[in-house]
Amino acid sequence: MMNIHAPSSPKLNLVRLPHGAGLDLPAYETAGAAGMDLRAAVEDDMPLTIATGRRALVPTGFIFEIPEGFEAQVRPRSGLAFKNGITCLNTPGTIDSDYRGEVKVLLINLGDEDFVISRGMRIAQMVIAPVTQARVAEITETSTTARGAGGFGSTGL
Ligand SMILES: O=c1ccn([C@H]2C[C@H](O)[C@@H](COP(=O)(O)OP(=O)(O)OP(=O)(O)O)O2)c(=O)[nH]1
Repeated sequence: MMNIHAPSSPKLNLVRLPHGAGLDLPAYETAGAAGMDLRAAVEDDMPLTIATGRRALVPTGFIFEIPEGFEAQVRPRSGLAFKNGITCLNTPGTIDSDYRGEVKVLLINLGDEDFVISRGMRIAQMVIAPVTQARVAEITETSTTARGAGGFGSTGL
C-alpha cells in the first residue's frame, strides 16, 4: 500500500510462518496511516468465534523483527470496537524489539453478540514507535515542585 515514509524510515523485517501462507503483509491502508493493520491467521475452514465476554489470542502468522530503539504497539481498530465491542484486552500490546516469537493479538469481546474471526480479517493495528530506556537510580529525596503530590484531579475541573 501507499505510505508517506521516507527511505530512512525504520525497516521492519518479517518472517512468514507456515500458517501465514497467502496472507497479505501487514500494511498501512492509507498514505498517512499511523498503524499498519494486522490480519488473523486463523484456519480458512476453522473461523474463530469469540463468545460475548470471552477473550482469545489470535495469531498473525508472522514473526516481526522490530528495529532496535523501537517498539510496536498493538492497538484496537475503532470500527470493530464501535460496531462489535471487539477490542485489545492489553491495549496497547507491547512488542519488544528482541521478541522473536509470533506476534499475537489478544482480543476481548465486550459486545452483546458472539464475534466470528475469519482468515485474513483485519483485527488490530500496529504502530511502530521510538523507545527510550531510562537509567534507573534510587535516591533518598525528590526535588520539590509546585504540584508536589497533587494528582488525580487536584487541579479541579
Ligand atoms: O499483544 C501482544 C503483546 C505481547 N506480545 C509478545 C511480544 C512481546 O515482546 C512479548 C512479551 O509481551 P509483554 O512484555 O507484554 O508480556 P509479559 O506478560 O510481560 O511477558 P514476558 O515475561 O514474556 O515479557 O509478547 C504479542 O505478541 N502481542
